[in-house]
Amino acid sequence: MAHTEKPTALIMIFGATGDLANRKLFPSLYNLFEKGKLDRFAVVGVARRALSNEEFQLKVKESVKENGETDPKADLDEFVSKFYYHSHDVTDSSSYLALGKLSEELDSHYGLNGNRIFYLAMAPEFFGTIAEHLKKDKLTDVSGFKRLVIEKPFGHDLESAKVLNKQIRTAFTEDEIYRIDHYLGKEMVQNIEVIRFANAMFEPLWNNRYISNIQVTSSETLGVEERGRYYEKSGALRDMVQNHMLQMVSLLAMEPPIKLTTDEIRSEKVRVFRALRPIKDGEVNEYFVRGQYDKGVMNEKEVPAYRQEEMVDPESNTETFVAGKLMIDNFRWAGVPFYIRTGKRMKAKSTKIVIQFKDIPMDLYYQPEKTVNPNLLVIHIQPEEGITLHLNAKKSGQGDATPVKLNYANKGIDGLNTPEAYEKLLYDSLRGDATNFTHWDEVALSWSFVDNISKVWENTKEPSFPNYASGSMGPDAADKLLEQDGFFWWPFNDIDVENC
Ligand SMILES: NC(=O)C1=CN([C@@H]2O[C@H](COP(=O)(O)OP(=O)(O)OC[C@H]3O[C@@H](n4cnc5c(N)ncnc54)[C@H](OP(=O)(O)O)[C@@H]3O)[C@@H](O)[C@H]2O)C=CC1
Ligand SMILES: O=C1O[C@H](COP(=O)(O)O)[C@@H](O)[C@H](O)[C@H]1O
Repeated sequence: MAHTEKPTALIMIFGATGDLANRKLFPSLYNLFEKGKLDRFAVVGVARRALSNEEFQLKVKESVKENGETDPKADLDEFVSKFYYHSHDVTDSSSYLALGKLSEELDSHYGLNGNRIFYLAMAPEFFGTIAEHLKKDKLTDVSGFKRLVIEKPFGHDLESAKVLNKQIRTAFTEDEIYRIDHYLGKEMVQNIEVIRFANAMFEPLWNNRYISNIQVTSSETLGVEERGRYYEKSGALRDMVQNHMLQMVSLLAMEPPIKLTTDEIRSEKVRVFRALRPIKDGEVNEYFVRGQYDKGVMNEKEVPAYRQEEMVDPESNTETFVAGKLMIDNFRWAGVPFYIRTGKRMKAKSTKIVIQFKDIPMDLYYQPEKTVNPNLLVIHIQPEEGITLHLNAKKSGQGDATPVKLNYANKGIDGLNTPEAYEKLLYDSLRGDATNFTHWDEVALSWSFVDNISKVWENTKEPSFPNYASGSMGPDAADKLLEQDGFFWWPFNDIDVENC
C-alpha cells in the first residue's frame, strides 16, 4: 500500500489534558509540523475539565516548550492556532453530537478530506465506550479514512482483551486499528530487522547452529512513581513482558518476510508467537522468576520499598521484576533460550539485547586461566543507541587472542521514551502505515502466553517478597535461571558501547 507522505487529517485526542498528551503527543505533533511533514490538519482535544480554545492552545504551547526536543520556532503560534478544545465526558452520550458537529466544521474549514484519527490517550476502561459512541453518533461516518490509535494496556488478560477488541471492532476494522507499543517506535528496535536482513554476515548465523542464547534486558531505575493503583493490578509481567519484551523477541526470532509490507512482517511475527513454548502450571518456577523491590540507596538517596509506595498494599504480591526463559519451538530456534529480564528500581536505565554466539569448535589459543570470549552482538536500544560486535583479535605486540569491540553509535537522542518514538508512530498512523503497531493476533497470542504465568503467580503468594534491593540487578534467582543452563547475564559494564 502506498503511504501518503504529507497527510491531511482531523486529529481527535481523547484525554487531551492528561500526562501522555502533554509530554509526548503535542511535542511530537509539533515536530512533525515543524519538519513540514503534515499537510492540512486540525486537532480537537477532548477531556472533562472546562477550558476555552485559547486556554487549551496555551497549554499546548507550554507542553511543546517544556517537553519538545526542538527549540520552538516562530511557527509555534501558527501550530497552536489549529488546536480546538471540546469539554466532554466520554461516558455522556449526549455530548458526542456536538463533537461530531465541531469535527464537520473543522473538516470543511481546513479542507481535511473527511480524514479522521481518533487517538485514545485515556484510561483503558473508556476505550470500548468511546469506540461504540463514535459509531453510534456517526463520527466514524466519514468520506475519507478513519483510524483508531489506542494506547496500552490492551486488556488485562486474554478475556478482557477479547471483550475490548470486540467493542472497538464494532466501529473500526482491524486495518483501521493502530495499537501502540511505543517500543516499536524506538529507533534501534526498528533497526533489528535492518541489522538482520540487510547483512549477509548475520543472517546465515542467525539460528540454533551458531547462536547459543539471546538476552533481552530492559531495566529501569524509576520505581512505580504515582502509578501504584494501576501497577498493583498489572505488575511487570503485564506492564512490560506481554507487550514490549515479547515484541522485541518476535523481531529477533522472526523469519525474513518475503516483502517489507505490514502484512508480511506481522504474519512472520505472529508465527513466532505461535511457536512460543507455553508454560504449564507446574513449570512456571522453572522458566520464570519474579521479584519485588525493597528499599535501597540510589544516587546516594534512600528510596522506599515497593510496599511503601503510594496506593500499594503493604503486603503486596505484585512483581516489579520478571526474568524468564522463552523457548521458540521451530526449526530455527529449537534449543536456543531467549532470556528476558525487566524491572523497576534496578541499577541502570538501559535496554539492551545480547546475541551470544556459540564457542568455536576448538580453542587454538588456549592458555590456562584465560578463556577466549564468545562473540557477542550487542544491540543498544537505550539510552545509547548503536551496536557493538565483540570479537577476538591479536593486539599489537601480543601473540594471544584478546577481546576487541567494533562499535557503531547511532546518532543518539538524549532522553528516554522521548517524543521521538511517538513522533514516528503518530506519523505512521497519519500515513496509514500500521507495520509498527500490534495486530490483534499478536496481542491475543502474547496474552495467552502471559496468562498462564500470571494465573499461577496471582494464586501463590511469594514469601520472599521483597527480594531485591533497589539499585541492584534483581533477585539472585534471576542469575540462577541462566546458571542452570551454563550461562550468565552479560554485565552491562562489559558490554557497554564506547564513545556513544
Ligand atoms: N503517561 C504516559 O507516559 C503513558 C501513558 N500510557 C497510556 O495512555 C493513557 C493515558 O495516560 P495518561 O495521559 O498518563 O493519563 P492521565 O490520567 O494523565 O490523563 C487522563 C486523561 O483523561 C481525561 N479523562 C478522564 N476521565 C474522563 C472522562 N470520563 N471523559 C473525558 N475525559 C476524561 C482526563 O482529563 P479530565 O480529568 O479533564 O477529564 C485526562 O485528560 C493510558 O491508557 C495509559 O496507560 C501509555 C504509555 C505511557
Ligand atoms: O509501557 C511502559 O514503559 C515504560 C518504560 O518505557 P521506556 O521507553 O522508558 O523504556 C515503563 O516505565 C512503564 O511502566 C510501562 O507502562
